Amino acid sequence: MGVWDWLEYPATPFLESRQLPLRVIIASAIGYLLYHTVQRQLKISRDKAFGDQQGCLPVQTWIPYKWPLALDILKRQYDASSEQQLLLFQSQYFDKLGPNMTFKLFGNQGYLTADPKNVEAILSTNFEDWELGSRRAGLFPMLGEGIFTQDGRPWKHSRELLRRQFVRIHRQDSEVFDDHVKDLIAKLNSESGVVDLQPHFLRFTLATTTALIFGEPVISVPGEETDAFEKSFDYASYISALRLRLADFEWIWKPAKFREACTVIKDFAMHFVQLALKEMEQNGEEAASEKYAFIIELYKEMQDPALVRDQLVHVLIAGRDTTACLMSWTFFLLVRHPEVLAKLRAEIRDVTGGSSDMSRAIISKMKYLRCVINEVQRLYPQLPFNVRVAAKTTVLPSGGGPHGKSPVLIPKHTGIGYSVYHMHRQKSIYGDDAEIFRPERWLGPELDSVGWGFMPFHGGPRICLGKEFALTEASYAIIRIIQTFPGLKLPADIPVVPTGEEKQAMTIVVISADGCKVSLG
Ligand code: HEM
Repeated sequence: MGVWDWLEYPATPFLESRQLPLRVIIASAIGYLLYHTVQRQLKISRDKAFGDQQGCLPVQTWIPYKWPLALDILKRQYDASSEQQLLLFQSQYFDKLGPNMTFKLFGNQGYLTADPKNVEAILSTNFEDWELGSRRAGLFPMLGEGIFTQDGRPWKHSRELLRRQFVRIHRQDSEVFDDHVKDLIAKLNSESGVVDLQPHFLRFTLATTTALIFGEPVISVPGEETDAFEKSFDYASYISALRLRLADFEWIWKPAKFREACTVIKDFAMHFVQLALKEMEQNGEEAASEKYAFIIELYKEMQDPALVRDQLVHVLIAGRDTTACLMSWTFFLLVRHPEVLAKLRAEIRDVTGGSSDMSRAIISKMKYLRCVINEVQRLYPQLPFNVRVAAKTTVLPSGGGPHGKSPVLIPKHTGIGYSVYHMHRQKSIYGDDAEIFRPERWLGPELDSVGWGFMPFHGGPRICLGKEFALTEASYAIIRIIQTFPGLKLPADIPVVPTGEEKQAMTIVVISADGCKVSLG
């Protein structure tokens, strides 16, 4: 009997044949497999021809592994994460293998890069070739539809809507932060002994960001609902960060408590959307916009309260922890480098003459402050690691071949993790003292051509929309804290370890796991 004979039309009448359905199923399955194998081979050949044309060579630096399916890589990452030293652990790969490396996990090839040329291609030059991948599914339960979970046309629409809001906000000066900074200083003044600044900064940025989007700072409306919102927001952000790390396996981790927290957040944000819409209905658009401009402007375009609510939560997650984290690392480093703190204090005194009046113009005169903030963002970029997935077959300009300098072919659907944290600590960009906190490196021409080697707010079409807002907010608070507490210093019994070796908590941002403990003097 020939191989295909069993597929012949049965001699028995159709309805009497019991084997026919099974034969049809097997034949269809084989046909399907054959079709896809051929398609796959054709795609591989097309990709190869495209790669050859571009001079692509494979990446030769492989992350070493011992266990089948490279599961030990996951285990080691998990252990480092439990020890709160994930980024330090990853540093050994970058130190040994250079800025580009590859690995195979569950049979899929992925890449890691800290190479400015490649990150520029992903975020800017070849922006259209890349998308967010599993980020959308990971963040969707908490954030819903909005700028952080969208690609393509929906993202462009959200970006344009929010961009207009930030242009409007930028016209206002630093007075939008006056009350919040006063509150922060009053709270710190009421503390004594060793103070952990980190929770204070998180409450401060919660106030500033909610004032921006909801029309009032949520912490000015104390009560059970506000407490529940704050706790739910922290918890849901934490679980969302874990889900992001699970990538395509995000569905494994969606506990009931997380789903409840997401509902609390949505209900809370919706409360403000409804307040704004009610105000508009009763008193007109102009009156409502005095307090609820952010909501009204979004509603005018979107005409859907649930979509407006989701965009608000997106901006909240973007703006709250990131800026608190920047402020926290700033004081973490300043108290460990009293000479830098003294120099900054002198600049603040010279520019302000001791006055607490603040404006963007005053802040912009403080060149050394800007160097300090750059240096903090270099050593602890608040979003240290990110991922993109190839939306079509594309090329990375660097990392292939024996010298790691040739272009690399990246087939459609391949995931790339890019580490801003490790890029910012590269000796080839920042010199032998790359691990050292030295704000002066930003003063002269030393880093004039750093380009994509420094990107705390990323770059290209998806560059952070809140950059100016965050820098003004953080600068204002930093200046006022330094002015108010002349005896600010590191408490005597706190150990000092080299930068990067301290314990770090990784949520969506990287934050000091032991907080930012200082003595206010
Ligand atoms: C130090 C503080 C901040 C840092 C380091 C930071 C950093 C970033 C980075 C790296 C991205 C790009 C993410 C990606 O493409 O995957 C981003 C996007 C974004 N940021 Fe920020 N951010 C900060 C503060 C803020 C603040 C205060 C706001 C708003 C109040 C904000 C609003 C946004 C928005 C809306 C996006 C999405 C842009 C888009 O996808 O088109 N950020 N931010």
